[in-house]
Amino acid sequence: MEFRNFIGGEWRETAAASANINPSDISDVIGYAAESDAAEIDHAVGAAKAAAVSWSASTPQQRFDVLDFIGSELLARKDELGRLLAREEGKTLAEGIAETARAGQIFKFFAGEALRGGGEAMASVRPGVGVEITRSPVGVVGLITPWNFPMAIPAWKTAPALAYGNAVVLKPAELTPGCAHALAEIIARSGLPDGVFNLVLGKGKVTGARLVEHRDTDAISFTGSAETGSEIAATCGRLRKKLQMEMGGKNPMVVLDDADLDLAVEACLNGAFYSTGQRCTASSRLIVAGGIHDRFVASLTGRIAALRVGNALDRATEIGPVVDGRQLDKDLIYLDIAAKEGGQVFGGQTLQRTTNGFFLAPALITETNSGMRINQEEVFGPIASVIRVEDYEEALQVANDTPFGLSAGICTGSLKHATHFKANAEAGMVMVNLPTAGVDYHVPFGGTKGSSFGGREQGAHAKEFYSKIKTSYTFA
Ligand SMILES: NC(=O)C1=CN([C@@H]2O[C@H](COP(=O)(O)OP(=O)(O)OC[C@H]3O[C@@H](n4cnc5c(N)ncnc54)[C@H](OP(=O)(O)O)[C@@H]3O)[C@@H](O)[C@H]2O)C=CC1
Ligand SMILES: O=C(O)CCC(=O)C(=O)O
Repeated sequence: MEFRNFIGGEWRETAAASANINPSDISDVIGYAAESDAAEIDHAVGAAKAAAVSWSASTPQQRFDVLDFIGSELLARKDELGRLLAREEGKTLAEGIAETARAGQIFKFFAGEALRGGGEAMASVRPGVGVEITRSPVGVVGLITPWNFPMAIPAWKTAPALAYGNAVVLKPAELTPGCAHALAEIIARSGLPDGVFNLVLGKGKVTGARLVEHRDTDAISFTGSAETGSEIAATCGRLRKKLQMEMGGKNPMVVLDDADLDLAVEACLNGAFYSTGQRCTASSRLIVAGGIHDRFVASLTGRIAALRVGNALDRATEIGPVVDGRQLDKDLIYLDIAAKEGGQVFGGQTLQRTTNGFFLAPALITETNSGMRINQEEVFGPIASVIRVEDYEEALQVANDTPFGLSAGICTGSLKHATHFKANAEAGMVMVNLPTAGVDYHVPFGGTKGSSFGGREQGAHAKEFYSKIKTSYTFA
């Protein structure tokens, strides 16, 4: 299978290509992906710019029809495309199918948003003058996406961009070109005019960087690491370019003494380890009150030991592989750091399976404190640590002791503590008696502090980034 660029309505090959490897079985080459140079980005941005004006004038019905078509096809093909996702990213089959369905629902949601559009009209403070507040597209939007949600994140950036009338250049992660290619293939048949959506595959440092610095991209939406985000922010700041970023997390899950133990254990198991812990919303810090701590750790380690780690395409698998060798090395380095800092590591061994992949046993690190590196730096693997605290007040203080602020959870039977936590957790998303990861597709997604920058993604609030406001005064 060849994964090519899609520019100006044409599929294009490049001179170089890179192998797309299945992390569950490194002998399985899924295909070869275009390895683009900066000139491909220039070509794509040119095509987007040429198409942007007419798409900005498209009717709500045209936008609805395109987005609804894409959403319907993703939903109809969720099993097939979910399998591709599991094969190239390592998420389990069930998770791959659910993510593909979520991408379809996102397109359907923004099809509706295209119809809702809207603006405001109000009287001026001056007699005889009317004021209108209208929205128009931003123009050409560059989308840079990570490997961990290779279908849903391109969907939740592309769908609002098109719904609010923008032209798009998508640069997906090098590790997961197949999902982006499949999405582009559907978009190519959706009735969207040529050039409005363009796909460029290749290395981020070449293609992503070019997309950010290109003078004809009007806005950039990025999801990925804090390091790359900082580079992008510096360039966009220099060029005064509109920017939205979603970066890492070090998400706390507080478990109070009055929590339902089974519910808390399941929420932590899901939040910390599902999707191999490779979610920016993963519960990587479990902050547990002293009265429940030992029972919680005993129950959670029992559940962890029983998790079936293996080939993502095997229906019995609960935890798939780590995405690649580089991420596996990073996970192992952090387990070593945590042990040297005095943490007790349960699990965390590399595992041999019949298929040769990047398998890591989920790990729980106990006896940690908030200052340790394992509790301050994002790892992005099936690894969580436990911090023992005295009471709710200490739990809240520890929960907020992080440079990140994406998602935060609490397991408690106390309405008083849940209400206080919702108000005072320094996070963009707060979960009560639910895992920190796994969000709805129709409401805002994003964080505070070092996790996010520049406006929320998803839900109707996405319009703040993907459109610009004009205020018009009329004296008649
Ligand atoms: N918040 C989140 O959802 C995610 C966080 N991460 C964190 O990042 C760590 C490293 O993962 P990694 O995949 O390297 O993350 P990156 O931030 O490097 O990658 C995210 C996206 O940015 C692109 N990119 C890379 N360098 C540049 C650049 N200089 N300019 C513009 N775009 C660029 C990448 O392309 P390419 O793939 O070709 O390099 C990819 O499309 C993980 O261990 C995890 O901690 C990772 C993924 C998602
Ligand atoms: O938790 C989720 O549902 C979404 C997580 C996410 O967007 C991410 O990890 O990048």
